[in-house]
Amino acid sequence: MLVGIMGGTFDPIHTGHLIVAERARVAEGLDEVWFMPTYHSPHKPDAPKATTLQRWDMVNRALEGNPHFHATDIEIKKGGISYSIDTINYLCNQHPDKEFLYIIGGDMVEYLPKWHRIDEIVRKIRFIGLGRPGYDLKKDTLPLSMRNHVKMVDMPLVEISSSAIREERSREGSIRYLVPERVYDYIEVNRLYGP
Ligand SMILES: Nc1ncnc2c1ncn2[C@@H]1O[C@H](COP(=O)(O)OP(=O)(O)OP(=O)(O)O)[C@@H](O)[C@H]1O
Ligand SMILES: O=C(O)c1ccc[n+]([C@@H]2O[C@H](COP(=O)([O-])O)[C@@H](O)[C@H]2O)c1
Repeated sequence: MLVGIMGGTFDPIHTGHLIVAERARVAEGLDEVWFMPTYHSPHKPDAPKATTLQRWDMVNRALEGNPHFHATDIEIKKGGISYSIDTINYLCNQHPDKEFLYIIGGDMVEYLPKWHRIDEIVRKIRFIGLGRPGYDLKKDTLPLSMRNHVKMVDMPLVEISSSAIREERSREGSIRYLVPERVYDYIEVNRLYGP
């Protein structure tokens, strides 16, 4: 069984995450995609704005009704800094019957050489990369050390980010349709990311 891992801070999860995961699923014939919120992402100095439980709730709401998409709380339960090498070791040990592919956007493809113990990671897992505005990486523009480890999937770029959503909310702008309807309602009811 082929499983895509869509790791992220998801503060909040947005439509861009879902489009990227769906494109990767179809392009690589993945049986499932597991959305995995970090507890604390290694490269982000600040803690997320929403609580861990709120990010987890929003992810579950966003995935409702899609039989291919699932949420996993591995990194949330572990706590601390969510180094991917620890998670990948755990996943491979727990599920020897499955092959995992890590789905990442262009910003993370560019940052990949800096991941903790990346040499070890690329011996264990392959990556699926998707372009992102500002980071539309083609095979020959990938960091040299990563070229054989990242399969780039072509798709129209999606101009949505969690930080832009948080900023829009802080200006009392509308984020409707940038996040799934159920996530939008959750953000409204819980007054997240407000001024
Ligand atoms: N619009 C997008 N296009 C392609 N990849 C994306 C997009 N948005 C997020 N990703 C990817 O999804 C994963 C999780 O991203 P994350 O949860 O940090 O969201 P983000 O929008 O990048 O957040 P922030 O703006 O706060 O940095 C990363 O691999 C990131 O590259
Ligand atoms: O392990 C690392 O060093 C590492 C560094 C940066 C990002 N990651 C992972 O990449 C995924 C996307 O990260 P982020 O910060 O964009 O949400 C998430 O699963 C992180 O744990 C992992």
